[in-house]
Amino acid sequence: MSQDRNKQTLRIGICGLGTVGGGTYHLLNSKKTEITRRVGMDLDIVHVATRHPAPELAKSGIRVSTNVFDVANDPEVDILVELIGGYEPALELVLLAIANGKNVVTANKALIAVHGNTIFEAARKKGVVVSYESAVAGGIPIIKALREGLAANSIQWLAGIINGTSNYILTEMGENNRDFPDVLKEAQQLGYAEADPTFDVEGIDAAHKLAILASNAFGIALQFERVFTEGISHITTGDIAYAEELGYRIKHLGITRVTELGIELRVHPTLVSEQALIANVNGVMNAVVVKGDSAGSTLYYGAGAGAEATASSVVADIIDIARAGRDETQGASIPPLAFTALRNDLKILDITEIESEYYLRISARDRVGVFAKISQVLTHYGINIEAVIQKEPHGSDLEKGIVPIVLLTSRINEAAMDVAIAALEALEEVDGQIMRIRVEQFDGENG
Ligand SMILES: NC(=O)C1=CN([C@@H]2O[C@H](COP(=O)(O)OP(=O)(O)OC[C@H]3O[C@@H](n4cnc5c(N)ncnc54)[C@H](O)[C@@H]3O)[C@@H](O)[C@H]2O)C=CC1
Ligand SMILES: N[C@@H](CC=O)C(=O)O
Ligand code: NA
Repeated sequence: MSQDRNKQTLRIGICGLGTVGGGTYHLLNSKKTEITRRVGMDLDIVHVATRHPAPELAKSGIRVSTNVFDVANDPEVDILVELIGGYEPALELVLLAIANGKNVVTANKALIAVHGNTIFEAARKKGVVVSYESAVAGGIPIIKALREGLAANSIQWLAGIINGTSNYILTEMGENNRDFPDVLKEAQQLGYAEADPTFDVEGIDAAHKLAILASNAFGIALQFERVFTEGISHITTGDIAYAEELGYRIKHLGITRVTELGIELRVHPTLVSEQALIANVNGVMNAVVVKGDSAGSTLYYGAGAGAEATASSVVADIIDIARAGRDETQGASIPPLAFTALRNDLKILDITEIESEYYLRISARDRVGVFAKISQVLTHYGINIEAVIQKEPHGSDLEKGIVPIVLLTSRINEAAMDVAIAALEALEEVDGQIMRIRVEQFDGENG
């Protein structure tokens, strides 16, 4: 570990002073006395890099750079806190900090999910720590829960709302009937969204986080490229209302599960029974349910984005490193993953290999016998209809003679559902594409 064990100060360099960087800077300063009392040493910000330094910074006595690499090359920095986001120059910056013997704390899930295997290997060789609690579910200590609290468990299933922006949008669409673009703009103003908000609404951010969670839960390498990824941009207020009528909420979930065939790794909008705790997690809040073989199901809930909540996790990582540095028995041994030896015997399943119940919304021509025809096709493929809503046509559908038919199906393999949907779409009575949303059960077996 780079810090001097006899030294009473841990010297911090922060790269990026945006939402999370600004929150971290503020938290370290406002809680300075309390943190020193807890850790037994001073955590001092000695260097910050920001593109547009505020005039007050120059007066603070802290070194200020516009080039982030100055922080990585500063011999007086013990921990580099990477809060600039994105892949480059963040990757080069983090690898340089490691090469220079510095510990690293980052909130950058994109970086960890895509380049984490390389980063952790470099850190292991150099004997430094790379921590990323803030990267997943903002203020919820979920990495710590998997790595420490549940260390004795074999994890069987994990499912969660892990993108605050999507949850905020779905909540506002459902509760206040607001338009998607309008709510997205607000989420951006509140500092919840990624620099490129398509990462939030197309599920990419959640996929980054799920890859990290699965790696910590099952001891597998980071495999972001294997995550089945679907966002919320195609969900309509109509779907939210139909789901509600059926006793469900639509949540954007990350789900990973060990089955006899391999590991499911998927993010997508999901119907969740309104009775489930997670169905009632609204706004920017996140929640993750983890099922372990010993502990059973445990639920973690809290703010998934925003300056203060995220800074709470960034500072917690800094404190962990400070404490480890003081403790001769631990040194730099905080492992980046919950497992020190990774498993490579578990294959990631293709989405066609999963099984689920489904919500289907079909635009059907308003004719006698159309429902019978649809149910005939589903029966042919071994699919039962568990619930149905059939509405009168309205608006432009009325002119076109189209009625929405909404179904909940029995459990079926996704490949079989693909074939059944193709057969339904080929019917002359069905207009356009069928909307499919998977259903996840949170009772009984899954918690
Ligand atoms: N905003 C949130 O609620 C959360 C964000 N994160 C992650 O935290 C990281 C930072 O996100 P935010 O603070 O929201 O973004 P932001 O856009 O508010 O802040 C990033 C800051 O870094 C600066 N920056 C970028 N590249 C730079 C460079 N090459 N040199 C100097 N400065 C540079 C930008 O000018 C900006 O001020 C991202 O990886 C994000 O995914 C993680 C959890 C929650
Ligand atoms: N954009 C992310 C920020 C936190 O990780 C989100 O909305 O969850
Ligand atoms: Na976290």
